Amino acid sequence: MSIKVIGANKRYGDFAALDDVSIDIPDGQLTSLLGPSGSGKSTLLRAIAGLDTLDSGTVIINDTDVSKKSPQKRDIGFVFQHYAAFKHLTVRENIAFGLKIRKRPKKEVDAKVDQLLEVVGLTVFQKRFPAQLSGGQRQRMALARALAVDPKVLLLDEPFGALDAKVRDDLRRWLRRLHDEVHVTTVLVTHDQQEALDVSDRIAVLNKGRIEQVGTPDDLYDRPANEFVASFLGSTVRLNGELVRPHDIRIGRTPEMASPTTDPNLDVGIIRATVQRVVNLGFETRVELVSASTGEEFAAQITRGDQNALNLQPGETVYARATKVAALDGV
Ligand SMILES: Nc1ncnc2c1ncn2[C@@H]1O[C@H](COP(=O)(O)OP(=O)(O)OP(=O)(O)O)[C@@H](O)[C@H]1O
Repeated sequence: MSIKVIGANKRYGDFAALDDVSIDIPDGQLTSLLGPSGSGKSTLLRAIAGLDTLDSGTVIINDTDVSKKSPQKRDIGFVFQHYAAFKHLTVRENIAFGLKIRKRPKKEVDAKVDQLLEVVGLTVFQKRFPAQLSGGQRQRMALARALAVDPKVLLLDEPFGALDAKVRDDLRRWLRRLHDEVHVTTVLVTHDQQEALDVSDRIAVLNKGRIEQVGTPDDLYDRPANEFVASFLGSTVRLNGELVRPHDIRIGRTPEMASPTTDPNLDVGIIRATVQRVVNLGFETRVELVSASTGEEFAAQITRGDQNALNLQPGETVYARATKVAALDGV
């Protein structure tokens, strides 16, 4: 089911949490709302859910104007960062809850819950109580419970936000696989660009209550509409005034080594620089540099293999050149 938000405004006093936001969320896709803290992501999600009322604007789910409908009438599943499970009910009973209050026949409930336990990988834990689960397992239970009533759309507000990095990583891959199986239109709020790039079909980048750009992860990363999007979707540095990603900087001991195969249209030029620091990041190495002519500091990211070959040391003079500029549409 598609979701359409048209001209959404929400103010808290003088502050515009949503400033004339319009967005189309296509059927069956996983769309992320990505932005820094306070950019309005949760406000937009809660407006879609009907948990907050808008000052003005329209929310359409599956061609029906739901702006005046209560959350219960919008056919949505919602999962928050801190999921409030029923402590006295088992995992199985928690997942079955929505179906039971809808008075579905026992046979149907059992079959559906069995299927969902399987999908979220909690079959062996079905008799446990929420307190006996890990944080990641609890969030998977929350997703199963939200999915049990066959919602038209699934709204997720930082569902993995409270978990540690490794578990988050596993769960977002799991969410992507789940989405590929279930295909329910999903909107995920996150402030983590890696998470958004990893799981989304489309990403909407929010900033100060406005949408900066909507597109596929590749669109946003390779063709950011402006500097905010470029910087939010990955680190960028300024090189002779151009916005460049650190791994798009080539370093050599001579000017020729720094620029054998660059785009002739690229006007960033070769920069003579001094190595300040070399930091091993695992697969990659960050080389912190300072431009000899302008004194500007910038960092380049090269592979470990390149560093092994170059063996750059602090204090050395090198030459750097951007192989690609973080191109900005319409700039
Ligand atoms: N009930 C409220 N009263 C006053 N201000 C509010 C209220 N709810 C939200 N805001 C403000 O609206 C802005 C947007 O909040 P929102 O929760 O949508 O941001 P967010 O992008 O989801 O941020 P975060 O990632 O920190 O949750 C924030 O500056 C917040 O302080």
